[in-house]
Amino acid sequence: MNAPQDALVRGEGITRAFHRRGGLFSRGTPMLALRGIDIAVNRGEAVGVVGESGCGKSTLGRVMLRLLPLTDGRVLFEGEDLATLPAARLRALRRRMQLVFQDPYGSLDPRRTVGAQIADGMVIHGLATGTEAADRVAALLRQVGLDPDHAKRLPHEFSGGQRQRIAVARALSTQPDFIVADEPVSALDVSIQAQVVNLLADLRAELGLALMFISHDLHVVRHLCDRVVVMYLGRVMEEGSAAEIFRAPAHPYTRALLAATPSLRHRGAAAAPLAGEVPSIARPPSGCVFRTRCAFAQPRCAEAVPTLEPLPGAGARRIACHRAAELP
Ligand SMILES: Nc1ncnc2c1ncn2[C@@H]1O[C@H](COP(=O)(O)OP(=O)(O)OP(=O)(O)O)[C@@H](O)[C@H]1O
Repeated sequence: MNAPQDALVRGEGITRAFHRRGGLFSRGTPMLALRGIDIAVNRGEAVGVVGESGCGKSTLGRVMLRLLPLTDGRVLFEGEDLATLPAARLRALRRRMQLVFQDPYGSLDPRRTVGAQIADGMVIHGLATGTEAADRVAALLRQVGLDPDHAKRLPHEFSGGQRQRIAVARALSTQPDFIVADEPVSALDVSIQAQVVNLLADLRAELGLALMFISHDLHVVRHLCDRVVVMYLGRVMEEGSAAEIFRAPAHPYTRALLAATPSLRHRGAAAAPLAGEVPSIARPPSGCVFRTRCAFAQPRCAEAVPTLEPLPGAGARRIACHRAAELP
């Protein structure tokens, strides 16, 4: 991992609680969707965040953009703590970080032209108005592979893949350095997914964007990302370069995730496919949260939470497993 000062965005000890509904006078029981996550995204780097549904990927993405406040920990953008910044400074940084959602139709206003919506960010951040904004909208549409004349159309006049391109153009309109893409292709037809993934890959290379790419799809993550963070029940289980993780997954959970994808099944590492349900995030197992589904669990795994430590002899790889040094 790069030195701390190199990270464009860094999360330290990120913890986020949600309160399940209680009675009239009670806030309910807090449920920790994220528990002490450390994560860094370097300039121009694509970091894939993977894990089963409900492990906290979307919450992490929103927290990194300060669209959701933290319960504990901090998020630094170029070293500045987003929680303690004066409002004007936070507004200035907002321009530099954007979110692309899973469902572009839900995030676009059906009654306004796509051109007007792409121009919104430029106007809000004082980057361009009038004809200058219109020219820039046309350039952005071209950049995402759409006809610039289509700026006058409404969202429903486009296909799902085109709408996601519009959402990408809108995200790019403020010239961000950091984009969180939350399952950006999972709502699209399989035949269209690759086109949008390739567009993101091209734009990232062209613009030097840092990308946090949240996805269930390990193939896409392998194709697009430099580094991978594997999450389970609000914690990071493994982190390392995409090439290394897909070549030799280390954590039993990562092995099981890859084993569940036939074309990524790794013959070298022992892996048992994932059995049973993910435990409730409101009542996670003691010690290692993965132990109840882990083929390598021992009684001591119930006792203490394993910390994310460098994997001996594996460069920048880190895993959170009491048995890291003795796994087959
Ligand atoms: N606004 C909220 N209020 C209460 N609980 C929430 C809220 N948002 C998320 N959660 C809970 O936090 C946990 C993590 O959710 P999150 O959406 O971050 O997971 P995810 O890994 O992105 O899942 P998916 O892949 O299904 O989108 C889940 O148990 C979810 O129910």
